[in-house]
Amino acid sequence: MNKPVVLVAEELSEAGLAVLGADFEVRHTDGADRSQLLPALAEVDALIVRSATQVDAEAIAAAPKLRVVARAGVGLDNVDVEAATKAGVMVVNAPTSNITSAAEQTLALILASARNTAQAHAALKNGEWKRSKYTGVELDEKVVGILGLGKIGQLVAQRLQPFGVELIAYDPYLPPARAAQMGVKLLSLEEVLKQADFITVHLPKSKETVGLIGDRELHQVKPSVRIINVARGGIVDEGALYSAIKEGRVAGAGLDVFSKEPCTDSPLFELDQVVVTPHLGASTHEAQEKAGTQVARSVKLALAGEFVPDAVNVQGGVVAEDVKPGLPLAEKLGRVFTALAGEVATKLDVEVRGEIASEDVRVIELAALKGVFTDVIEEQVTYVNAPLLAKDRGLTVELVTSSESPDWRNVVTVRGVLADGRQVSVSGTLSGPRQITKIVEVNGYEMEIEPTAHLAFFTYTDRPGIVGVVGRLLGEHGVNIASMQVARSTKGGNALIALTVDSAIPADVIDQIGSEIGAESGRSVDLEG
Ligand SMILES: NC(=O)C1=CN([C@@H]2O[C@H](COP(=O)(O)OP(=O)(O)OC[C@H]3O[C@@H](n4cnc5c(N)ncnc54)[C@H](O)[C@@H]3O)[C@@H](O)[C@H]2O)C=CC1
Ligand SMILES: O=C(O)C(=O)COP(=O)(O)O
Repeated sequence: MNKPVVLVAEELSEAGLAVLGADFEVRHTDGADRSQLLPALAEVDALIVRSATQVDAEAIAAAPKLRVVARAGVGLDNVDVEAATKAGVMVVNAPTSNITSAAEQTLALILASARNTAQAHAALKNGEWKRSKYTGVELDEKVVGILGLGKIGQLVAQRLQPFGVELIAYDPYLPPARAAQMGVKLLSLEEVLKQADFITVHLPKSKETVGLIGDRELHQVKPSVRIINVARGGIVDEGALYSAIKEGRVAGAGLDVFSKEPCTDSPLFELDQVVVTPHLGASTHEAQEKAGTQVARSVKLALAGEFVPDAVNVQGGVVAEDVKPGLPLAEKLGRVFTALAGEVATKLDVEVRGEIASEDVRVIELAALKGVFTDVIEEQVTYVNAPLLAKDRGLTVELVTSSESPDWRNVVTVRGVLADGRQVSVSGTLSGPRQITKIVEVNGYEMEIEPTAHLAFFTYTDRPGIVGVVGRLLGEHGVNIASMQVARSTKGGNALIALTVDSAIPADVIDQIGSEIGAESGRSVDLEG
């Protein structure tokens, strides 16, 4: 079998490549060069990028086999997540990999800007001993305004505390109490602009944040203010910043990022008050090792069809540890459901009962949906496109949760209504200390069977001799029975036989058994693969 192809479009750490190992064909290209990138995408299953590769709708369309785009870093402004989702392509990033490095780079630029370090360094190396020209300012007792008090903004706040600064921030999405715990006062953008001696930007680049600090805002700041941007170019308007510094309305700036990168020529570079670095926030050995290994692990999980905790376009939210074992269970139940139904249902309820119901279990619904479509859709069914497949096929899905579960600690049920009104249901649990997956109910009949590779279910009218007939016919066709259970509503009423067998039962054998026992339905379920 051909190995899945992983295209590495930007520099990835050796450690990341090592995690990918020998199970993949790893190819390299220069993602910043479209004429290399687009043809290279034709056969790839996974794409790994940093910030220089534009993964837009055109790139996604050029990659018909693509299943995952992995961003070895934080910012996803270079990835069209919406286009990826439509194509069933998972998008992952490495959300904590480089935040420490980005925060440290911010501190470096704040201090360099306050003390003219870079300019003095350049002058001295040029043979100029200039002391008064490079007189700076202290941080002590200054006000630092943080725009975006998220992961990096918070690390910056923590690191600034010992400098004796007053910390204020603008982040309308953060509860003020959370900011107060960190010793940061949340204010409006206008107040931050008015009060701050240093403004440091830690916002994602989005429609709302592009140009957030423009000409109007730079007319509201103190003339002594220094502006630091280690987030994304364009959040601070470069033209407006240039004019503000030129006109003495802003004292200086420290910039790691630019609206167009690479940027080797900018009017800002002419200003002595501006210190710049070429997007080095994440460029440390430590951050690159973490980013590389984290995305490599995510790529492996994604290509194995498993849940990926760092996926950003999967609707399941954060998955608690005690919910995780429920994912393969729910997926199996979804597959058994479709095999029992023999068609895609019109309405599906995914019920989660028991202790885990107190957690966010939306991902269990996704796993069940993925299972429901796995054996009926030609292309790869993923956590990303399973909800879209349901929508396209008019299947309405509902998640039902309850903390009550009288028989089992936790139980998941996939219950559906078919086009002709018939109902099908299957429930499962994870039992014992080894968390063995068990099916505990099928169409209202209680049972306990392990969903091994090959299963079969027959419904019929309870009467003597049926078990013998089923055993004889399977034996005649060389199918070995591993376990068999009989459940019935009442003596002589409706009954169900559930079997686990060692090899797939051919369809004609299912039919033959069905007709000899007068079965209402006979279904085989093959969970291999
Ligand atoms: N220079 C570099 O090498 C690096 C740059 N970055 C950039 O830093 C950004 C921030 O990273 P994290 O702190 O990890 O992200 P985060 O998501 O943890 O924090 C972002 C914060 O911004 C706030 N926010 C979002 N939209 C806003 C708006 N319109 N107005 C006000 N606040 C808003 C959010 O509430 C959140 O608290 C990334 O998006 C990335 O672009 C990240 C890593 C390295
Ligand atoms: O992670 C981020 O958001 C960064 O800006 C780092 O970008 P890079 O991986 O160094 O191209």
